[in-house]
Amino acid sequence: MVKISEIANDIGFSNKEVLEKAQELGLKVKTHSSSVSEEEAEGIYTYIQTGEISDVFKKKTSNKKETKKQDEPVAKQVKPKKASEKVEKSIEKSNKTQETKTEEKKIKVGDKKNDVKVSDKVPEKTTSDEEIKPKESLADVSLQKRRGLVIVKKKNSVDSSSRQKLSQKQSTPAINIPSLESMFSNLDENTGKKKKKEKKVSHTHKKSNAQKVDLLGAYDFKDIELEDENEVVLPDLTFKAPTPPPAQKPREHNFLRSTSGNSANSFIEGGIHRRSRKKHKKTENKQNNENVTSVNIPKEIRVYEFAEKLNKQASEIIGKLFMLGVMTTKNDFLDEDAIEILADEFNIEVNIIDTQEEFDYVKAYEDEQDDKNLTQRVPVITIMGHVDHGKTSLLDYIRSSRVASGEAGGITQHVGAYMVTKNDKKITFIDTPGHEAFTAMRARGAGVTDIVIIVVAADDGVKPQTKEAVAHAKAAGVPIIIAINKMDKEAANPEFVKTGLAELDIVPTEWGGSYEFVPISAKTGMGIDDLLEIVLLQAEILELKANAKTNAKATVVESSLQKGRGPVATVIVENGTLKVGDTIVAGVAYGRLRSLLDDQGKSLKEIKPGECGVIVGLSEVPEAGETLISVKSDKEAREYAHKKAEYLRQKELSRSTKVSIDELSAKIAEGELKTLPVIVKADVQGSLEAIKSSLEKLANDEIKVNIIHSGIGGITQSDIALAAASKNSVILGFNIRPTGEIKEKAKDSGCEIKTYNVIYNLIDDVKSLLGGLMSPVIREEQLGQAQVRQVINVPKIGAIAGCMVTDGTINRGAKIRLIRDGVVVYEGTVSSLKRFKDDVKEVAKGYECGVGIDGYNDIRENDYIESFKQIEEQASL
Ligand SMILES: Nc1nc2c(ncn2[C@@H]2O[C@H](COP(=O)(O)OP(=O)(O)OP(=O)(O)O)[C@@H](O)[C@H]2O)c(=O)[nH]1
Repeated sequence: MVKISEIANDIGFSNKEVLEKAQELGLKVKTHSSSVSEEEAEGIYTYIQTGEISDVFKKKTSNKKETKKQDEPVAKQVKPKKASEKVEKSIEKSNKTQETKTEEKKIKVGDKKNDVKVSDKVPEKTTSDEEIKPKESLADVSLQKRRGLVIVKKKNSVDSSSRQKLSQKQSTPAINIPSLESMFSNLDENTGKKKKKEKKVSHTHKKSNAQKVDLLGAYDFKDIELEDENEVVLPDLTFKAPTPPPAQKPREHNFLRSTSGNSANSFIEGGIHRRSRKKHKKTENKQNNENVTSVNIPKEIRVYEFAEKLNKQASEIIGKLFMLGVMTTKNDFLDEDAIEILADEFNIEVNIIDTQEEFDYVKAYEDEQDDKNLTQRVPVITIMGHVDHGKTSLLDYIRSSRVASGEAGGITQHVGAYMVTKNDKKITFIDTPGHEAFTAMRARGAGVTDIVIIVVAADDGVKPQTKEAVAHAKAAGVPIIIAINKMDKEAANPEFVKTGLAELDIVPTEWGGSYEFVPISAKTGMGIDDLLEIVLLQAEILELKANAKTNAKATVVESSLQKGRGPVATVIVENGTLKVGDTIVAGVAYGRLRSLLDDQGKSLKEIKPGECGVIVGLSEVPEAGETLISVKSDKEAREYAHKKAEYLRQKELSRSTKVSIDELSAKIAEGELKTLPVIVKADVQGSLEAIKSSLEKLANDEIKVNIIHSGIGGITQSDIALAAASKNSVILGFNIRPTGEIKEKAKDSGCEIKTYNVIYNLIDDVKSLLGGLMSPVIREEQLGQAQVRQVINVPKIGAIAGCMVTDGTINRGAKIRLIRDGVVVYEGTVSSLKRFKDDVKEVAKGYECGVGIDGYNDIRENDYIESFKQIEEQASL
């Protein structure tokens, strides 16, 4: 069964749209989670894409009538009475299925029988009950494991007599089944596997008659015969689901689809489907013992690297992929689906390794830890709040009061986190106020904060960012303490703050809620001690524990490159103790902890869980949010860091092989590209054809659009894979929208999707994109004209034309044409432009001026000087 939502997802339509279409087809589906049979799903798919109501639905109402009307022997549904009666009875017995359904099943039984006979035009009388019985069981056996039949267009139509012969021949079960079987076994490279599967299937069949009927019903070969007489139906040896083959789709298209790994498509699409790795292994072991190869392949692998692993030529891989409709170069990355398909093709067991695991030192660290030696740790606090409500002031006050208390006199610098001591207990504050930083850290998986203090100005109340802060803290599941700040102000109204927050479900304890509200003043310091005490109390309640006796795991909260020190990072220890001399790794950075400092630059020997410090000694600047661990050896640290760096490099490379539309335009403009590969997807055939022909027309001698793939329906994973594999391509969608998942995938693979709902706009966009392919057009803009009234010959300078500007302006340095009696006698530039004795840049209409022309002296009275400028423009089609 297939859910409406799955169909929607698959074809890129909304659930609602598909639901409506399904209802239009008479299906009793109510919500997007309602299910339909695979056959019905196929029908819905066809209906949405082409507007054609498939026979599945037609049958429901008019099947009987139609078949009776048909005088010709074409596509007769042979309905062996006994069999259908049997089915009817079984269905009636088992449940109260609606009449239409029963009818459908009857038909299916009939159809199936026909199918077994190579689904050709079989006169009704040729089928007898005796023939049906053995066929039914044997055919099940062979057809269930395979999709059944595919349609191949024939050049010459099969004449009816030969067809009849064929059908008669096939109608004899003794001959028919073995021949089909032998066809399968001859053509199927994985016979062993298939046969094994067959056995299973036949076994289940024997168990339940009802099930048998159902499965048979899935083959509706009547449709096939009605479609086109020029079609031959052949067994499709590759498809596993009992789905009727879509007659419209060429086989190649299916190959393409198959690379997508879009399993949701399996009920719609025919063609090759990748076999699971499990099954594959079986085949290998059984059949190809000598050639059994097993390779470990990283997720990110290029065609040539893959070829190397398989001990094959890259061209062989490219060729195979080409056969599957995927264009690649040897430097392109293979996606997982392609790898699996290739593995199948070459009969090689491939284990795709997640290389990320290799450098997942955090996981390795976690695996080593146990619950022993857990002791209380220092709480880590983040301060959030609306702008200007006093976050920085509060942090400053806490910090300066500590400095003032005489702890140390060093220069306090911003390092991203610091510790204060209250009642002999330490508290770590993350010194990057604001929820953006908090959430950004969280997004990187760094949930270092234990408690959030939300500062609300008593004179301002709850503001948008207060609400955001509450939402972020709640989303992180972190306890919140409210600091009502600016209590020293006259306008302070703490009750107003409480009301505002109560509306956000942050109810103060005094009102029976569970949130501590502490009135403070970051200016005078009022209430800040209370606030810190409440923080410690809250921390106690939280029972923050860690094992200080193990190697350290910490989070980088800030990092930079400092002169004389190299990469430095502020870290907060989560577990273990970080000591000077430790070997550490943080992402791509690694090294030995040379020195550990506090925020005042004072040296520390070690920092314990919850505490923070500035570390020096890393090879590179780690990213904020990165997890740091101390490891046993330099080698281990280096290996982790190098593997991660390599992984990131590969990722980067993989991305850099793809281009965004902007880069594409740039490349086009630079003349790197002379064709634009596009994938076109449209809602209906008509639009698709119109777009395709318009795009084809855009081509000229210089440039062309290369439609590498086109189809009806939403953008699928396979389209993305294809676009990703085809350098510099773009996916054009008409009246379709990519789903979130597809968008995500496109983003990941660096593919550009452009969708339109006006064909003209689509064509226009492509036109402008292609415009860059052509040489730029130089346009001329007239600036002005002047009439030569007098020519003065200045020694050493040459002829100067005394002119009257008659139109526009004459500009120094601008291009000019000298026109005499309507004929251009010279083209050059204005070398000098004067009004009286002054050099000027521009002379406007109605004024007199002296014009010198660069390198030209033969100026005569009554000549005209026309000044113009040239503008280079991108050519458009
Ligand atoms: N009277 C009074 N003014 C305060 C108090 N706390 C902060 N201010 C003032 O309020 C203004 C904003 O304070 P900040 O600490 O910069 O506020 P913030 O929330 O950090 O602001 P952003 O960093 O811009 O988000 C400053 O002019 C402070 O002097 C307080 O308790 N009383």
